[in-house]
Amino acid sequence: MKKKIAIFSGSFNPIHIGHLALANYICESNWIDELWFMVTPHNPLKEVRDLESNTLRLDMVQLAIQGYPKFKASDFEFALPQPSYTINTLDALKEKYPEYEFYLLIGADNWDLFDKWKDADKLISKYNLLIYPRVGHTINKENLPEHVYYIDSPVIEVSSTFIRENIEKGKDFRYFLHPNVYSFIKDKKLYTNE
Ligand SMILES: Nc1ncnc2c1ncn2[C@@H]1O[C@H](COP(=O)(O)OP(=O)(O)OP(=O)(O)O)[C@@H](O)[C@H]1O
Ligand SMILES: O=C(O)c1ccc[n+]([C@@H]2O[C@H](COP(=O)([O-])O)[C@@H](O)[C@H]2O)c1
Repeated sequence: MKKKIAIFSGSFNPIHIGHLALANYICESNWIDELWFMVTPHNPLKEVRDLESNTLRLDMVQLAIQGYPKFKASDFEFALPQPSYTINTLDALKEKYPEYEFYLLIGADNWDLFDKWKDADKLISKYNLLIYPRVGHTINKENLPEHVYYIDSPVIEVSSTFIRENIEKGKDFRYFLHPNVYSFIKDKKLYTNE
């Protein structure tokens, strides 16, 4: 049996407890063996304004995942063309790691927009998708296409934008972040105007 890897891609600017708790839940379900946080240089549907460098965002993911062997941090998209289309990433991963089976992990928010993704049909036909709930987005669980599965995970509705905005205002938002990530942000004075 091939090892099953969930790909969780995002800007992670910064990675927060919402991402981590969800990823932890997925790893402790019976769906997959490992989860790779895929740090995206340039999300095709987002502006790169306010985005910390690829390396800093990867550093924060690495700091957050220390000590939990089912998590990996990946810089795989850094070397791929930009913007970072997920179909290109999965095709390149499949070619490089034929011994693994990849599951793309996306939230119900992204599932609602999925027809706007590049080669959405191809993504569904070639890869497995795991969809998890997000507040304000209902999933029609009975009518999901083949290879698309729903995981009823708990939802911690915070966002990187909300955390960045509050750090910029001088708020102490340590409990929204892994302690290592919080210390890193403080040391490097990230997301402030200083
Ligand atoms: N609280 C959360 N719980 C679970 N998944 C989340 C949460 N917040 C974001 N995600 C998902 O994690 C992936 C990576 O997210 P991303 O780095 O864009 O975080 P974000 O918090 O949405 O960031 P931003 O506020 O900067 O847009 C995306 O697929 C996104 O839908
Ligand atoms: O491939 C696409 O067309 C595509 C469109 C939108 C988003 N994505 C990827 O999905 C990931 C999460 O996106 P988001 O907008 O929820 O942060 C991010 O890594 C993006 O590169 C990919």
